[in-house]
This record gives sequence, C-alpha cells and structure tokens, in this order.
Amino acid sequence: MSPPLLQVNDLKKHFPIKTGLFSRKSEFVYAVDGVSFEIARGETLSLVGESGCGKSTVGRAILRLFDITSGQVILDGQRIDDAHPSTMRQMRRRVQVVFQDPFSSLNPRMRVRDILAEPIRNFGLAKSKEDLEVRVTELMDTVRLPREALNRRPHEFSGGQRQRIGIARALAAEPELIVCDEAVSALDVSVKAQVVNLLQDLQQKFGLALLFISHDLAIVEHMTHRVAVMYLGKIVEIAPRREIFAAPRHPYTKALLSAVPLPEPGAQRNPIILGGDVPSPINPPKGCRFHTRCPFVFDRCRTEEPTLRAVGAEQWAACHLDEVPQA
Ligand SMILES: Nc1ncnc2c1ncn2[C@@H]1O[C@H](COP(=O)(O)OP(=O)(O)OP(=O)(O)O)[C@@H](O)[C@H]1O
Repeated sequence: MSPPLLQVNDLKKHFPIKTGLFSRKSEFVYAVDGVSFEIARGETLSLVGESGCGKSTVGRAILRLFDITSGQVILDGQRIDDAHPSTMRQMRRRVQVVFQDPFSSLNPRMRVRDILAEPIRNFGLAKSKEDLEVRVTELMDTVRLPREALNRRPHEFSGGQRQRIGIARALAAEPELIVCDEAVSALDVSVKAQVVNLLQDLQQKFGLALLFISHDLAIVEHMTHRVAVMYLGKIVEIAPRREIFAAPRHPYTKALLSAVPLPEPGAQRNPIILGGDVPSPINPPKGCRFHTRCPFVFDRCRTEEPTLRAVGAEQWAACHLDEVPQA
C-alpha cells in the first residue's frame, strides 16, 4: 500500500489571547487540541462540525498559514510544519486552497487572465508566453467558463462563476491536495451542486485529494469518501461515508446527522436536540469535551478523556459508551 499523501499527527494549535488590559496571565484558545488523520491520493476527507470547533484552523495549519503549537503535518513523507522556506515553496504548490468567499480572495483589480497566470509564473510552470496562454485558456475550459471571460474582472461574475475562478486558480499550481474551506457554503442550492460536481470531476481527472471543510452534512453526504467529525478542537469520530451516515457511533455525530434533511419530500429524521451551548475553547470541559451536552453522560465521562478507538471496519469513535458492553 502506498503511503498517505497527507498525515496529520497530534496537531495542536493554541492561540494566545489577552484576557484583560493589565493582566499578565496569558490564556489560550484551544482551537485544535490533538487531531490526527490521513488523506490518501485522490481521496476526499470531509471535516465537519459546528462553527468554532476548529475545522478552518486545521485547514490553515496544513496550508502553513501560521506556526502550529505542536504535532506534525507530513506531505508525501516530508514534514511541512517545520520545513525550510526553500522546501516550503514546492510544498505550497502541491497544496492549494479554495476559500468560502472568492470575492475577498480574488484581487478585484486583476483580470481573470492575470489571476490564473500568477501561480503559473510564480511556480515556473510555463515554458514560454505561448505556453502560459495555452495553460490559462485550458483552465477556463476545465472549470467550464467561457474563454472570453479571461479579460473580465471578478466583480463581473456571479458567485458560482467566481468560485470556478477560485478553483481554476488553485488548479493552476497543479496541486495534489486542495483544501476547500466552506468552498460552496455561500452558494445557492443549485449552484452548490454544480460546483460540487465540478470538484468531483476534477478529482477524477487529476487524481486530486480534497480536504473538504464544511458544516453542511447534506452536501458532504453526496461527495465524500470519509468524514471526520470535530467537536471543540478534537475529532470525535472518523469513518467512511457509508458507515457515518448509516451507523454513526458517537452521540455528537448522531445529533449532527439527525438535523440533516432527508431527500424524500415530507420525510423526517427523529431530531436529537442537544441541551446547552458549546463550551468555550478557552476553558474546555475536563474528561470528555462533549459530556456537558451528552444525553448518555455517566461518571467516567466527566473525569476521563476518551480516545479514538476502532468501533468497526475503518470506523473510529472517541466515546466511553463504546467501551461499555451494550445490553
Ligand atoms: N487567530 C485567532 N486568534 C484567536 N482565536 C482564534 C483565532 N482563529 C480562530 N480562533 C478561535 O479558534 C476556534 C476555532 O476556530 P475555527 O475558525 O477553526 O473554527 P471553525 O470550525 O472553522 O468554525 P467556522 O466555520 O465558524 O470558521 C474558535 O473559537 C475561534 O474563535
């Protein structure tokens, strides 16, 4: 078996914050607090969970947009969390990103031609001016935008078209992995489906791996290979799509899934309403982080942190319930 394209080992990112004007005490936001997973070549792993659970921070750590607190991020066998700038240049080409809001991530003054040409030039991927023009034109075909649009600027496009430009820009670098951070969340339902279909086609065509960060499980259900569920800085369950959707094991996964609408008109799941709010990541609960909201909480959950354990073929959950013999 070939090694995974991406390995994330015990990743932690704690953001220091100031608590008071005169306070010397430093506090931390435990945004990501010991997260491990792998992504194979050509695979889609979706990272899901409520707002603030740390999904984007994981994505940004992989893109090395900041230094991590501890752990390892390994691309194709090479560590990128502490890579030298010269190594990092190549690594940056291999891992690209598509953000939620292409409008703020695309320079409004640049024409699409220049937006797409920039990464090609930066990474020295074109042999000549003619080659550059061919590549830029091909990218438009690939993301199904008209070639005439190369001379237009981002504001002249719809949201869905702008996201296609964002995808084309990511592809321009010829990456192996694309981090899609809520990449379709802001789009209308029909446009969302088109962009997801495009991403799936591109994955097939180029053998791309995707880290698909999303709070929208209804979208994830139709396009992912595996799902990792995050809660308050930790992964609580990770499994192939079929297992997660058909037989979720962690109480938090069950609650999240119970809110996903069913495709048949009028059909409904039994919603599981969780009590209370998500605790602060500045002072996360002891024991299991989910225990303050878990409908099945028992003593051990309040004191002992559960670790991810195999609960099925390729399915892992971090819950003490799974260690208790079921009646
Ligand atoms: N630069 C920062 N400084 C301090 N705290 C931060 C910083 N970036 C993120 N956080 C905090 O870290 C936690 C995780 O944030 P993150 O954006 O990763 O969550 P998320 O799951 O992606 O949610 P969302 O979808 O709302 O962005 C949040 O409590 C957030 O407020």
